[in-house]
Amino acid sequence: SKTPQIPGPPPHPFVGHTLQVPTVKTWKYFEKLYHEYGSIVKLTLAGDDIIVLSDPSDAEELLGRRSHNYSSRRPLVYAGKYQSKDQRLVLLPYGEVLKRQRAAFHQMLQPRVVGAYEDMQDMESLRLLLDLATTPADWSHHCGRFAASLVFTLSYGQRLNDDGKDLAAVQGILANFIRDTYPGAHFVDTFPILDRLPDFLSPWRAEAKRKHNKEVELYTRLASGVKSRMEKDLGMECFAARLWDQQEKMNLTPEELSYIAGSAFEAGTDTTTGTILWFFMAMVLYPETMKRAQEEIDSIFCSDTVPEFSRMNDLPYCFALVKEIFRWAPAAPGGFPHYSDADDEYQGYIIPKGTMVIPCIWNMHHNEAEFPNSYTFDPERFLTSKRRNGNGADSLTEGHYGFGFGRRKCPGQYLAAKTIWIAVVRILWAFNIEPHNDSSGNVNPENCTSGMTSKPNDFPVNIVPRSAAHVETIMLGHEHA
Ligand code: HEM
Repeated sequence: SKTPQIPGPPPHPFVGHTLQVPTVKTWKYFEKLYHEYGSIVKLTLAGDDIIVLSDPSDAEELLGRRSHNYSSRRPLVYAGKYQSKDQRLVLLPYGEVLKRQRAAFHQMLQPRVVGAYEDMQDMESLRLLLDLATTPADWSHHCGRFAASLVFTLSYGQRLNDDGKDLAAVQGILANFIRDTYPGAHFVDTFPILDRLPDFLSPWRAEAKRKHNKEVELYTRLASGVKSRMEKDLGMECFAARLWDQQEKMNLTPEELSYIAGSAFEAGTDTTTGTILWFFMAMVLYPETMKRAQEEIDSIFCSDTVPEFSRMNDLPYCFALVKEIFRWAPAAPGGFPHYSDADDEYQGYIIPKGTMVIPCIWNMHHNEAEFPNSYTFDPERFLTSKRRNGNGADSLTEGHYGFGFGRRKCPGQYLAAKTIWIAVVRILWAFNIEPHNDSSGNVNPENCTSGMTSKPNDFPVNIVPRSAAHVETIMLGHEHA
């Protein structure tokens, strides 16, 4: 009998779905497909077979239980082979190098050790409060700086310089990287055979290598800086320091080591920033929710005590609110594509080797059966016993799918969840986030950037201190930090 075909829109005979799939906000197109064709949909895009999964149980089966086969990434000639010299974790195919790098990440970022970063989170979030109190109009810049500085400190054990040079340099790399990995960004990734052409016919190759050299220069400078500081400060604690300690055991070249530390920065900055910006939008749109969270915070912390991690479990509504941010506005809504290494069969469908499998987080978070009124921001949904998933910091990452699946699941998830928690609770403790006269048209979840990650486009808000006493506590806290 004939093998059933995976449902999907009819392809064009020559170009498949290439012309149908929008390159902006692709997740909204996936949402349409989900309603039309169901939770497993197939597309052919620029020669690639793509399967979009919208039901978490399919993603858990394929990317989780069958992770030995679905943990690779589609090879990218430009961004993978030349720009990253196959050393960049996010793009690595499944294999020894990936396992080594994931192990390094795991050592640094597993739940048992993320407690060690609470001091950094404490200090950086205080600085965020100070910045918001001092120049509230620049709020989105402050949120970006907070996220960047935190991951930077984690990686290199020192805060970002105030001159903004390192920040600008890494943000430049990040912007390139996001552009260069986007499907269709480089012709050679649609037609890898072009890689056989000699250099004089392939100016893109020299360009990618130039980018690589620039990245290596920055990342090795930062990582070597840590090495020299370690000689003076034996107890120095940061990602790069741990990697230097383990360099021989883990068999890492200095260049690879530098890339690993750099990867944390690349993967952690934009996603964390986006999540915080979405939080601001949610607060403007749902003032009642904000008030309820503030009442809860006020019942534990008065104006002279800055909220602390130690009381996380005493703030169940805030806990649910953080989970709801991850659900309502996932920072990577389209989901990161995984890639299969062998032919497989699932529910009677053939999934050939070399298929891109995309867990569409957006669709999973808008499944009305699991999340009724899914477009409404409502922390209440995480307060029912079924969805609560415990209340330790690690369970902030449960009950939603914002951190991906299987062996490629976000290794920074525990750190990220605590970062968002402390930022959210402290901001709500100190400020009211109110609509701005000019903001009405802009405060709309549809008004966002598009790419692997998504953030709201800039919109004005009023950030108003809740009392002079709160501001004084922030100032005092900052002086002592
Ligand atoms: C709110 C913040 C964050 C969100 C929403 C987020 C989400 C994600 C998602 C959806 C993936 C793809 C998972 C998959 O392929 O199935 C991912 C991968 C990754 N994340 Fe995060 N992330 C966040 C913060 C961080 C932080 C702070 C770090 C590091 C300190 C980090 C490091 C990484 C790395 C290295 C990968 C690639 C893993 C791999 O390819 O094996 N992330 N993240």
